[in-house]
Amino acid sequence: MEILHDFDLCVSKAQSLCLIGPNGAGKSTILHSIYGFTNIFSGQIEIDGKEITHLTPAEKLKSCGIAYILQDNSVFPDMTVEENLLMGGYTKENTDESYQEAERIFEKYERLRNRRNQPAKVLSGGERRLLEISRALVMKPSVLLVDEPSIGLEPRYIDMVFEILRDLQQTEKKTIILVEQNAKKGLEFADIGYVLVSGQTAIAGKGDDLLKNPDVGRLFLGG
Ligand SMILES: Nc1ncnc2c1ncn2[C@@H]1O[C@H](COP(=O)(O)OP(=O)(O)OP(=O)(O)O)[C@@H](O)[C@H]1O
Repeated sequence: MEILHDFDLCVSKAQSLCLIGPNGAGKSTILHSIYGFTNIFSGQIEIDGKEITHLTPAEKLKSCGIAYILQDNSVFPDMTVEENLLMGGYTKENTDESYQEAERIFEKYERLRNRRNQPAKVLSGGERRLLEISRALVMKPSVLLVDEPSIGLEPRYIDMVFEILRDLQQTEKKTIILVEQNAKKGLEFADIGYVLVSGQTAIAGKGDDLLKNPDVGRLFLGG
């Protein structure tokens, strides 16, 4: 089944791009296609000028640094926070590197450090999301594909998660492509916004400009 048509997306290093649109528009399919979860019948994906269209997710993570952060609750509740974090590096041959990266992450995020030896089920919703993002960081990716980071979170945690993503973009120079139902938060965060309707780009532009666009406002921002 063809879901995306004539779709074109371009993002520079350390930029952020947010995909918004109605349910079923194909937003998650774009992330799945980039990561390699979905068959691509035509077209191609390139990173740094290198064609990677048909690489597997593991190959994309290893050779191009593309990581995918799953939508919603994906922590292992009975494993400790540290064990969850180290799971991010399970494909790495050199486990020392995973331990080093995990230490760096614990150094950076006090919220995880304080819970290091506790089962992940004790974490708040926001802390779980932080753990999911951090687990992807263990492989030192350069591109983060983030599927609905705000889903199921209280407003205060939504702000926290976007601040974490902002820091990863600005401080660690990660490129971030996200799908977000909370169009306002997503467009406030992103440098570039794409409105997807029925598998095609309906509107694309700077995140700020889309926030001011009356059509986007009427359809997705409740005003
Ligand atoms: N593996 C698949 N096989 C068949 N159809 C699929 C598959 N994955 C997604 N679809 C269909 O493709 C369309 C787009 O799905 P997708 O999940 O990308 O939309 P979305 O914009 O992310 O929606 P939502 O906001 O509801 O998550 C939907 O009609 C969905 O049913």
